[in-house]
Amino acid sequence: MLSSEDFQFLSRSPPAPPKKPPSPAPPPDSVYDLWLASRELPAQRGSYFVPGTQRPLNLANARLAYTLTHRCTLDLFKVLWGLNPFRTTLMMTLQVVRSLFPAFRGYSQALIIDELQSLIASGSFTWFRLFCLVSSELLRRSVESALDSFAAANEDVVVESARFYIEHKQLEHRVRLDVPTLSDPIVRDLLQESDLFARSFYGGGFGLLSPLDFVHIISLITEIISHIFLIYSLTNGAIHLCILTLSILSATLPLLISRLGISFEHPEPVCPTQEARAAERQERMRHLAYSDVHRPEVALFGLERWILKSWADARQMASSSGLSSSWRDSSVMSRINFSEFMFALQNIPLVLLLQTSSASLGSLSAYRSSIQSVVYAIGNLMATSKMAFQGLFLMSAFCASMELRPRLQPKDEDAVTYRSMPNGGMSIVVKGLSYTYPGMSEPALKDISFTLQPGETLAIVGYNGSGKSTLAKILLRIIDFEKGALFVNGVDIRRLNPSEYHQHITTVFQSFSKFNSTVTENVGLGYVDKMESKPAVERAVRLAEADGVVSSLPDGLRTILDTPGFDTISYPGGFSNHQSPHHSGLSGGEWQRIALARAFMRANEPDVDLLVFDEPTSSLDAHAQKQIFDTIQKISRSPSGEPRKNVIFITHRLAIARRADKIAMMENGIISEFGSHEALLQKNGSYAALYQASI
Ligand SMILES: Nc1ncnc2c1ncn2[C@@H]1O[C@H](COP(=O)(O)OP(=O)(O)OP(=O)(O)O)[C@@H](O)[C@H]1O
Repeated sequence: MLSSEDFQFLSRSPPAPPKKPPSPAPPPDSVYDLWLASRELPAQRGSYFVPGTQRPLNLANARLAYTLTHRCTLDLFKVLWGLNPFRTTLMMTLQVVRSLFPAFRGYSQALIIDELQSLIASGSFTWFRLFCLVSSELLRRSVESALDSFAAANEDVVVESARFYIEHKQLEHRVRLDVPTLSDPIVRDLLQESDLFARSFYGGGFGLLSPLDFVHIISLITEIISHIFLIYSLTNGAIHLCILTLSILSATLPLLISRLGISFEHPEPVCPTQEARAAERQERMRHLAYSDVHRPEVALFGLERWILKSWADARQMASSSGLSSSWRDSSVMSRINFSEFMFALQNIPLVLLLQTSSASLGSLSAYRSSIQSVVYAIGNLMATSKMAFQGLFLMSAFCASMELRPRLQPKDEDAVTYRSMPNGGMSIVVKGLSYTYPGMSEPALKDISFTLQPGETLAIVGYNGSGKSTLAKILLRIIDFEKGALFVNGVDIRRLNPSEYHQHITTVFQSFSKFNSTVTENVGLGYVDKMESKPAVERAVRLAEADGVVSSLPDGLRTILDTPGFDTISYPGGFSNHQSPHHSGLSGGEWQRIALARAFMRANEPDVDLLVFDEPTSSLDAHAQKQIFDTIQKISRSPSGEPRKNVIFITHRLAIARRADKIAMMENGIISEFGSHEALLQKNGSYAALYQASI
């Protein structure tokens, strides 16, 4: 039977190394090839680093990085730049201007100190003059802080829009990918690295990797050049021991302050409720988009656009409240860095020391701070360049993932549109169909052939593991097949666009998805277009005999249904809120009714030609089962009783199976018997034996 495990993917173990000695690799061509080449273990073709592993810095990878920069990085930067050209240009300019600050700061302090030195030497020192000089220094620092604060706020806006773009693009592509594409271990690695790239926009979480690393490199180089220039202009030899001691002391002062627990950090802003809700909703949508368990239902019910829209709406809500608070927090006063003031005050002992010194203290001080800054900036540049180098490969994973094409998607030149039959229903012709799960040696289906006329009902019965659910998945176009052919309304199913085909189907999987959301959404997801329509949801709930369940819930249709194993993706800021008072759990049978209601949301739509149910009533009592099948039968017929939709159901209850027009008895991946209940009983074969055993 269909189960969530069916859609779990193969373990991501790297493919085994080839037996033959490796032949020289052809030069990688696409961004995907380049990305893959960067992951290859040295001297082991076909074996790969695990996703997220840092690429060794060698000539081959440097070449790949260079090519990738041409192939995708520059284009991506161009797109990101285009999102906010003015702010991005401003951000770059401010980065460069701010990188000149440290050198300018050293120079300005040197000037002040030298002036004081000459005032003292000439005997015209006054405390008022000292006050004026220190005040002018403080003013300069305040202007610097204000610019820093403005630059930080501007940077937040630029990063936020880039982050939105990247995440939206990623979600957009992810929801389109089908089960066969996602089953490929290399594709899964690619998506994982692309995900790391998207997460890097939250900053700091992955070895401090950030997309701003590329910008920082430019500003660090500018900073180093400006310091070197200053050092060069100051070099005159002498270094005073006391100044050195005081410098060491002044450098350790901020450390001592932090040791003593004196903090000037701003308190964490309180997360407003609306923002928290939006974040939670975003997290749910992400979970739906990324979860393998929900993938079949996402595909079948065409939830892609709805997921994207819900995520974007929630994102917008979270960003608007988040941004307003970020602008609030970025007010000039709140951003003034007190440790910078402490640093300015540390110059006073140097000035007092002037009385015992004949050297130019200003130049010594500037020399000292520039040396320190150059050493620090070079270290920083090396670390940042290393991160940017790794970032290039993660970025290429993102670019390559954007080019992935769902495997079930026909080529544009082969694609044909789904054509409905004149009186509804679906003609299904299966010829010699075989399928083996990836990595398995034994086929799950062998040479399956049967025909179903429009409006006919088929029951698939048989022993555990005989291939019933696999056959259903192929008919639903969730997975492909290797051999044979499948025609739907006379058209090869491989020429149909799966998302278009899915609009004509509704289903209940045996292990259907349980969404950690309201009853309305759990049911309404079956037909997103009508999710907002309360009467439509209520009608579906009634058809599934779930109205009793819903009325007993604390908040009716708005009750959030708890699901075990709702695993959030650990995005910074993402969390799930289980504190709502209107939460409730459901029993297995109650959940089954909700899943049936979901299928019934769209079952009645005229476009829907095929209803597929995999053990839809396994947890229901005999009375409820009969009622549900009566409803299914009613839906599949016109008001005058003419069959207008095909129904395929998998069941172990043969008393239910006998209601079908045709029965397929499956054993070991083959259809061993096919025909009506009466014909199969007359045959006195496996079906008859199974039927006798069940009554
Ligand atoms: N994802 C998978 N990967 C590998 N093998 C699988 C996978 N899913 C099913 N199989 C194998 O394919 C065969 C058919 O499985 P399928 O689920 O179609 O059987 P079924 O008739 O629906 O069984 P049941 O009545 O127990 O639900 C089984 O041998 C099973 O082990």
